Amino acid sequence: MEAVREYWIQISSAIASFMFVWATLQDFYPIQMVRYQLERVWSKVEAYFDPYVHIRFNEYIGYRRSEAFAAIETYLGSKSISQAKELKGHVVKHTQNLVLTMGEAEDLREIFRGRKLWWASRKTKPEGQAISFYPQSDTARRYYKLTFRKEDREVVTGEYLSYVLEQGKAMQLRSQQRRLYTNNPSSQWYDCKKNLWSHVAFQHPSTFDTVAMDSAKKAEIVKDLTAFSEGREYYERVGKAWKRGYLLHGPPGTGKSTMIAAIANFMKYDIYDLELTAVMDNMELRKLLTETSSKSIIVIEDIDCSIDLTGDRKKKRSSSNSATSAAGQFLGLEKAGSNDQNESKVTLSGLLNFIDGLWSACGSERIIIFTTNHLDRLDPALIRRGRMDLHIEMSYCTFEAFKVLAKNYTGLESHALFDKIGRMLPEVEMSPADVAEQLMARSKHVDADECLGGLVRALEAAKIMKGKKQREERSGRSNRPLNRIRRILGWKRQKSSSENKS
Ligand SMILES: Nc1ncnc2c1ncn2[C@@H]1O[C@H](COP(=O)(O)OP(=O)(O)OP(=O)(O)O)[C@@H](O)[C@H]1O
Ligand SMILES: [Mg+2]
Repeated sequence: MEAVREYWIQISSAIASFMFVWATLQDFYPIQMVRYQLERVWSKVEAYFDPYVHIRFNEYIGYRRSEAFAAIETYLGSKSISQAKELKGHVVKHTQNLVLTMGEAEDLREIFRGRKLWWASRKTKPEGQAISFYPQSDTARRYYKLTFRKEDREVVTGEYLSYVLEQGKAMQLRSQQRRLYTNNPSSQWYDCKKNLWSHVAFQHPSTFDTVAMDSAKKAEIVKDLTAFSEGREYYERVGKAWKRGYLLHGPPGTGKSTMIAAIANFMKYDIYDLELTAVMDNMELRKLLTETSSKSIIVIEDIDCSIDLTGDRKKKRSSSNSATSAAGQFLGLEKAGSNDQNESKVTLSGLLNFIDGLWSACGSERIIIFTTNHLDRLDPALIRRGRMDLHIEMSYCTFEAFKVLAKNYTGLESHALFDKIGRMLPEVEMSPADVAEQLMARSKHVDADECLGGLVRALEAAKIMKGKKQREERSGRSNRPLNRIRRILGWKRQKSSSENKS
């Protein structure tokens, strides 16, 4: 009995000592810390024996949605169409594009260079009630977890992840509404960088199928663009910035701007229409450049009118020409540089640095396009190969180009008048814009025969005018404006319609 009593006394004193030590420990070392330390030790033990590595990509970093998460979401969406049981779909703003993403609690297996990888889509709910700053109504936070074997660490972190991000971003761009940007005058660059460019939705319908030009030339451009878009590794290997310059030259109305739209639609790139006369100096030019995104086309139209190639500014443009760029007009922007005070001081060397200097290498996958009506006015340094890699001549309308226009505007692939038009086109210099003008039926009562007849008459008038002009030139008389063709054309039309009536 005595022994039992002794035993209980010892136990009680042991418990009391433990409680005392425990209470003292808690004063210095709170229970959460103990638990945390234990968990740390446990996860280390677990990690030691676990043959897998896990990477977690949270949807939000602070209050910002993670770009990496968005790119992975798009990438996995495309992959999970064949594997996942549950997908989520939404339509991209301003487009008809349906985007599918992996549902929550879905898993996906992928093989990359023979290595197995596992993706998991999960959601965590924070404990307790919290006020949400996030767009989702509940405070759930989504994340993707990538699991792979330890021995594949290098391949996954080195190659696979950049591949996923790149693919995801490219897919995002493809499904997104593309944009047409124009630069704001620097007087409007208040508070933050965001005001450097303004944009509208880019919805030009031009494609390589609708651009009228020789098919061999067209095929060459398409090939060049395709090689460029697939050329990431090539550019890295040869140590060049991933960019390409195109110079589009040719008379007015031959389709230079139309070609830019077709290139943008083919590449699925945004367009930055740079109005150089609104750029005050080289520093501003550099800022604008650094604010452009990858996968974009930077356009400077009528480059010969925008910058003085001798280093001084010159005002070649008439007052009508000093209006803002097309996109600028659309956005209602005023053009700086229209008076002396605001005159731009961008120099040729600044522009050259913009095209292929050190600054041009910030960002990647960019196409720079210059257009001009006067190739001979440009400084050879500006357009030498390497800066402007491909020189594309947009010419007066050929028969092949006419056939494309005829198909676009009238739906015809052959007609009795085609041969005649084919014979007449090389005899005159008529731009595709003028041909298109003749082929465009302005009302449903005008049929294809009438349009083609009108074109034949226009060609005849142009031929007469050409002959007359040549005779005038030979006899040393001054040039008459070419728009007399249009006057004669109008007179001919009136005459033929009054003849028809009578
Ligand atoms: N090659 C072409 N293919 C298809 N359409 C064309 C072509 N050229 C001209 N057009 C038609 O003519 C219109 C004017 O063409 P565009 O603005 O592309 O000419 P441009 O060469 O840029 O002229 P400018 O030198 O005056 O800027 C276009 O809206 C288009 O409908
Ligand atoms: Mg143009």
